[in-house]
Amino acid sequence: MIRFEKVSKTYPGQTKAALDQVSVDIEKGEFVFLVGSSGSGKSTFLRLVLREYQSTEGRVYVAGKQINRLASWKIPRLRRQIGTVFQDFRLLSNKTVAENVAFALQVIGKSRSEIERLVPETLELVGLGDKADRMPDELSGGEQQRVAIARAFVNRPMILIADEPTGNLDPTTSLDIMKLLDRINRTGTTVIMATHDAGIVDQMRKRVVELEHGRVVRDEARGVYGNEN
Ligand SMILES: Nc1ncnc2c1ncn2[C@@H]1O[C@H](COP(=O)(O)OP(=O)(O)OP(=O)(O)O)[C@@H](O)[C@H]1O
Repeated sequence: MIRFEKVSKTYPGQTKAALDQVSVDIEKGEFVFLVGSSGSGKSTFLRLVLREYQSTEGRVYVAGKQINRLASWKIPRLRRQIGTVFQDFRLLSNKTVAENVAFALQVIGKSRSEIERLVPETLELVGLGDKADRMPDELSGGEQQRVAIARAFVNRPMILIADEPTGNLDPTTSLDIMKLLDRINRTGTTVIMATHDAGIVDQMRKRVVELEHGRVVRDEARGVYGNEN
């Protein structure tokens, strides 16, 4: 589903590479934690998958296509296949919960009947069936993150990227959010999550890819946050 072949990324004006010869292969349906200290290259990795940046060297493949060569008019189609969730939720504050989720479908031209079917179904899936008409600021942080996940998943993307999704949440709420991401993963969606949350990584025991100074220093099935050795 995602393949990095000796991928390096050096930002303009920088001498040190943010990613340095990274090779990683992620299969369809996998759940992968991306860990590493601040500045190790996690966000850069995720942004290359979204083609927000192009690699300086190497090849990035998403769903069999080499995306660092993708014509710019094809990028929206790539991004439609990838849902994104961030630490700061990024909801539209002047729209209701249902409108926030519906908006993701409107911008990609889905029909009204599809929107009317998919939005309640997805809100039900994330446990917010009864909060459709609330405004985001009437919700707890955990509920707001559920809305963000519903918005990311309503289009049933092949890949879900989560950058520190539990960064603003307490441990109990974080665990609920992880259960939800796990459920989404079980539907066949590939999930990649960048995190500093050691407790979550240690509890979930999923694949762990660790970056250090832009290099992969560990890639373990059923790994933990810190190196066990
Ligand atoms: N737009 C940019 N321009 C120049 N340098 C950048 C840019 N974005 C990131 N970097 C640099 O690239 C390196 C990797 O940053 P990146 O944001 O990928 O790390 P990260 O692991 O996601 O960190 P964090 O955990 O703090 O989010 C850092 O040295 C950072 O300063």
